Amino acid sequence: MNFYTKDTKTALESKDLAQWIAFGPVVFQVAKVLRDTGILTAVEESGLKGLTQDEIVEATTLPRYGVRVLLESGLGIGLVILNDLRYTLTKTGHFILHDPLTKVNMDFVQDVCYKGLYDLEASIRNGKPEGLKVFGNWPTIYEGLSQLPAPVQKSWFAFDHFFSDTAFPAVLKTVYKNGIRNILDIGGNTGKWAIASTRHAPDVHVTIMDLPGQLNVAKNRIAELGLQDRVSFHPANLLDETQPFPTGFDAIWMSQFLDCFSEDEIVSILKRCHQALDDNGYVLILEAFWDLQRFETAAFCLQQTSIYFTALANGNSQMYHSKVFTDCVRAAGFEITQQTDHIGLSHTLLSCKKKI
Ligand SMILES: C[S@@+](CC[C@H](N)C(=O)[O-])C[C@H]1O[C@@H](n2cnc3c(N)ncnc32)[C@H](O)[C@@H]1O
Repeated sequence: MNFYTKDTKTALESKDLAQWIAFGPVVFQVAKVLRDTGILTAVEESGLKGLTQDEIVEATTLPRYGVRVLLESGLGIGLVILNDLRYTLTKTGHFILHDPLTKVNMDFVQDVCYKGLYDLEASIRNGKPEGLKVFGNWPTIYEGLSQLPAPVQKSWFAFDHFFSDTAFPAVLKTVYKNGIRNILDIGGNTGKWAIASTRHAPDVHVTIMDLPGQLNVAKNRIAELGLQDRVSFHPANLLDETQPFPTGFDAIWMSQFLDCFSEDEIVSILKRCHQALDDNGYVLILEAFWDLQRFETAAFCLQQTSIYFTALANGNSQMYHSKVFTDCVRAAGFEITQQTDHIGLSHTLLSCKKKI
């Protein structure tokens, strides 16, 4: 990756970008309202013929003033174009409407992050997720995850699952090829990895370790699917070093989990994994690292996601640079025996064994 070594923009382009940043929240809200009020859909459905402003007012039953300011803003943003007084949709408008990545990112930023981001500077100064108070008084968002308002939860899970859903099928074979049958899934969330694992091989047993509130969600899902014999549960707060760590596993699996912690916390969790495993045990880590992306836009998405961790999630974690992260893995007494990049949309699989 060599995205960030040169300032390639002209002065004019740079000043242009500076205005996009200055009006960033306005651009975001307009695009979202154009999407959610059906204006973009109405324009899209008119095809190449396009719609006049009056026809859009009629199609959406929105006030004329509102439609006018949104459309004029949408012209500047590049979501629509105007010819002979008729609006048609641009390619960017199409992606705002239909691109699944754009949709999960936009909904996550609006529903989970938007209000709390106002407290970003305080979060940075205090090392605490000061924006989280818009939802409740938990030390981290994870304690409150199962109590968040339904639309917020929906966008949070859609965002989380979007990335792991594309990665899980790609790694199942690799994970279970070395005779791993009894696996501990730390941060197992709604049980998606456990369910995929039981479907992958009939003799795999998964124990999900997560916060008690989150485990209840997973338990219900596993019961609905009749998988109680294949999946066990171990409630624990991994931030509490005194809570007992279960033992007897062939491997410990952590997907999109360690990014929820600071470097010191990652080392502490991995040291406890080290103690819990015997010498042949594996630690398997699925993470997205911003420096290992093929596309600059993917790196951009991960870098901006870090700010959710700062202002909303816990105030001290992020989507890591791979060097920072792998230093933590080594500091905990592991060596990385295999690293596979470009899994699914953005992930890397690290296979780790105890350093002898
Ligand atoms: C981003 S989700 C990862 C979900 C899943 N592994 C995946 O790949 O989609 C992080 C998970 O870690 C759990 N978690 C966060 N902090 C925790 C803690 N202190 N102790 C135990 N689990 C925690 C959350 O409840 C959540 O289920």
